[in-house]
Amino acid sequence: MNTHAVPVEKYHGTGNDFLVVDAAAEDVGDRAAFARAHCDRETGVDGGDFGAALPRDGDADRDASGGRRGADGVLFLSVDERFDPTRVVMTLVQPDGSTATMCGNGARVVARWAHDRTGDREFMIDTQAGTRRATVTADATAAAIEMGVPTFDPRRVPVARDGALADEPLIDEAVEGLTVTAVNTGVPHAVAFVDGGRDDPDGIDGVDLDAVAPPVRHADIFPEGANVNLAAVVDDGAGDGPAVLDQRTFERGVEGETRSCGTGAVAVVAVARRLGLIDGDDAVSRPPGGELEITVPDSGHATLTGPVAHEFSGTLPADPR
Ligand SMILES: N[C@H](CCC[C@H](N)C(=O)O)C(=O)O
Repeated sequence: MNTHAVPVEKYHGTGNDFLVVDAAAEDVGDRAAFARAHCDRETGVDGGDFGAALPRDGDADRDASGGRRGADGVLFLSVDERFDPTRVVMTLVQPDGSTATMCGNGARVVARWAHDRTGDREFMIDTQAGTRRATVTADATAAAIEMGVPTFDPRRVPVARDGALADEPLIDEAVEGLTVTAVNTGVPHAVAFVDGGRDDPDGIDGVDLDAVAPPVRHADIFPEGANVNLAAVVDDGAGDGPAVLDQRTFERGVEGETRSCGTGAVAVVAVARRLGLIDGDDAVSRPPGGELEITVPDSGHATLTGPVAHEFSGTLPADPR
């Protein structure tokens, strides 16, 4: 049995929280088992064990400031400073043991982790969805990442349907009780717009996401599954300033709602643009864990910008059994 202790760092981006392991220095063996055990929200890693200042119940910023037991995934990272900009190879193993091809908030955390090690502020991050450029602000409290070009191409989301519809994107159609649009922003997303933002009791927070999302997440039309987003237009961006959208995401791999999802934020804005619900390339998305700035231009790659924070450093057993 592998009993050695693995150094870990915990970070979060708008409440989407990750353990980080230096994969060049550490071999945890069974990555899926490591992620399943330490990410568990009831029995997983507790920052209090490592002296982290945990927010108390009732703190206004409890969710945004992290401090929860467990995590939304483990980032296994290898940094290579021989390249300019410095390269980081990123693999995200999720709480169910699966590997995600891309993660927007995770990639922002990667940039901050690599900055904390190297002092650099610009990186190339190798993900399974492609290589993405990332930057960290001078005070290191925020990070931005290129997110590739969102695609509605049914073969690339992927969306599976037969005959005449096989080449048609899935736009604003009923799937298992929600009206969704399917887009890939590094991973597959289904986006459903609802009336009323977070300040409306009958709006987005009035929906039982844990009940309505799983049938869509597992629908046959999504052969690889999908992350399921609810969104509400709070400001359509027609006046001064960017559009503002409230967002909630049920994530594949977490199999539950997260405090924030970066690929989901880009998906929400890409779909809002496609459906003509907002004006302009720039938008602000407001998941429960904070605020993200998103750009989805008519052509070229999207960008995602927002806060990142370090929670604690510790060690965890490589083999949690
Ligand atoms: N939270 C991540 C998304 C992880 C994607 C994953 N849940 C999947 O598609 O399996 C983000 O910020 O983009």
